[in-house]
Amino acid sequence: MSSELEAINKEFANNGNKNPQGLIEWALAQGARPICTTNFRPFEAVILHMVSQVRPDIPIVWMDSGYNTEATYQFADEVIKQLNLNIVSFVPRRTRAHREALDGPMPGIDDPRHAAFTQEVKLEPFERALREMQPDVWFTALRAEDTPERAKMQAVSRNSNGLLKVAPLLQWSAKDMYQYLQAHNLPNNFDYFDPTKVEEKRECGLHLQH
Ligand SMILES: Nc1ncnc2c1ncn2[C@@H]1O[C@H](COP(=O)(O)OS(=O)(=O)O)[C@@H](OP(=O)(O)O)[C@H]1O
Repeated sequence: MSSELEAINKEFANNGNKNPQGLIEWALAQGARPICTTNFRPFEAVILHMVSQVRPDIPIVWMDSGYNTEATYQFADEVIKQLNLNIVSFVPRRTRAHREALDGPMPGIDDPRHAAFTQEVKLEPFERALREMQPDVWFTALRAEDTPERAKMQAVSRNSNGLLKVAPLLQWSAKDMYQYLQAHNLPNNFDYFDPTKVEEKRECGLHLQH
């Protein structure tokens, strides 16, 4: 990691955790094609509100696998309308009906077909999004509390392709997230299921690979 990013991370860890908006503003000044990804999991309205407050037209990239719960689709619709998001959806190359007619129902995580399934419904659409959008700054709502891997992450890093990855909420607790939602009158939804992860603390590879 460059010494500039190390300094930013140090400053953010020491002073900035309570000011993720400051980190968002700094990161936006570092590039010309920022994106924010979302899967509309619980608490996602926080990052979507924060980034769109600073940059109203920032592209919000959603890989809609086709396997979200009804509540997640309703939540997505509500947040997109309330925040007037510039949503850019990427869907798998085959529809869910097409896949299931040929391959059967969604494979579980112990099924040898699960890796190919994950590649088809989530990773390939994300690779396509990266190719088409060529982002230089990537915001997520990753939090240290999510998994042991994320607990070791830094808020800002650069991947091997030069993409600046920014997790402004890295040190936020669920309580911080809840209070932000309340303060800004934002919706939330806990009826969420990701068929590529199945278990909440499992990493399916999207952010680890990129
Ligand atoms: N389907 C879909 N569409 C758009 N963006 C997505 C999608 N899945 C994952 N992400 C983004 O990757 C961040 C990590 O997500 P996950 O924990 O679900 O996946 S992974 O284990 O890293 O693959 C995740 O972090 P959060 O922003 O905290 O939700 C997203 O920014």
